[in-house]
Amino acid sequence: MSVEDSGTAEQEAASSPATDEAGEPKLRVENITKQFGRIVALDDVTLDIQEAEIFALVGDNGAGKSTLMNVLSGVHSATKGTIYKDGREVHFSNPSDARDNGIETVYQDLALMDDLDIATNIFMGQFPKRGLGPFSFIDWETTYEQSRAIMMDQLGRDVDIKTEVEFLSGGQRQLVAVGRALAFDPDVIILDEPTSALSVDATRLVQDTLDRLAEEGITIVIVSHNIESVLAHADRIGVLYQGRLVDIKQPEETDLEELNELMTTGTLDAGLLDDD
Ligand SMILES: Nc1ncnc2c1ncn2[C@@H]1O[C@H](COP(=O)(O)OP(=O)(O)OP(=O)(O)O)[C@@H](O)[C@H]1O
Repeated sequence: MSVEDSGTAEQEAASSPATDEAGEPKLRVENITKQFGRIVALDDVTLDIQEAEIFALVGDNGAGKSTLMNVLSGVHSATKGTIYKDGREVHFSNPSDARDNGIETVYQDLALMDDLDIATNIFMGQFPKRGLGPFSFIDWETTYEQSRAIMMDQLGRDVDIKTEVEFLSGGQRQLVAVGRALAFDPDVIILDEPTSALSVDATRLVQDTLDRLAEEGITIVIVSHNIESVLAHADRIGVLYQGRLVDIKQPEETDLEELNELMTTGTLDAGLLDDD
C-alpha cells in the first residue's frame, strides 16, 4: 500500500490506528517540506503519531530520517508545513521550544559525562535547587532520590546511581540518556539509533525499556537502521525514501525483505513486476 494512494480505508487504518481521548494524534506532521538550499531533504511529509505508540522511522542513507527527527525536536525549522502536538499547532525555533512542549530527544552520541555518576548525568543542567536566587544551591539529596526513582520506577533498573557512567555497559548508558530525557517529564521521546552498536542483550534491554515507557503512556519515535529490531518492537514503521514518506507499515503485515525493497526503491511495484 502506498501512502500516495490516498483515501483507502486500509491506509486510514495504517496511518491512524488510534487517537487519544480528545480524538487528536499525539503528534501530527502536516505537509512538511525541508530544503537545504536546493536539496529537498523532506518532501511534503504528512504523518500522525499516536499517544503511547512506538513509531519507527526507517529509510536508506539520506532518506530524510534525521531531518524529520530534527524538525520534530526543534533543531531545524521546516521550510513549509505545520506540526501539531495534541491537536494544537506548535512552532519550534530551537530544541527548548520542543522541550517546553513535552518532546525530548536522545541523540546517538548520548552526550554523557563519563567521569560523573548516573544521577549527575540525569540532572545535568537542571539540578533540583534549595534556597533562593544567589543563595540557592544544588539539592543533592533530591537529585539522588529523583534519579533513583527514574532509574528504578520508570526504567525498571536497579542500579547504584552513584556509579560513574564510564563503568556502564552500552545498554545501560543508553538507559541513562533516556533517564536524562525523562527528568524533563516528556510525553514524547525521540531516539536516534537507540540500538546501534549494541550487543544482542543490550539491544533487548533497550527495547524492553522502550516498550515499558510506551505502556506508561509515553510516545516513542525511533529513527533506526535496525530493521529487525523495529519489526520486533515498533507499532508502526514509516518508510522514507528520498525525502518522501512512501509507506507506513504495521510489523505484522510486512517483513524484512519488503521493507528493504521500500527503502531502496521507494515502492513495491518493482517486485510485483518481477513476479509477472
Ligand atoms: N544541514 C544540512 N545541510 C545540507 N544538507 C543536509 C543537511 N542535513 C541533511 N542534509 C541533506 O538532506 C538529505 C537527508 O539527510 P538526512 O540526514 O535527513 O538523511 P538520513 O535518512 O538521516 O540519512 P542517514 O541514515 O545517512 O543518517 C541528504 O541529502 C542530506 O545530505
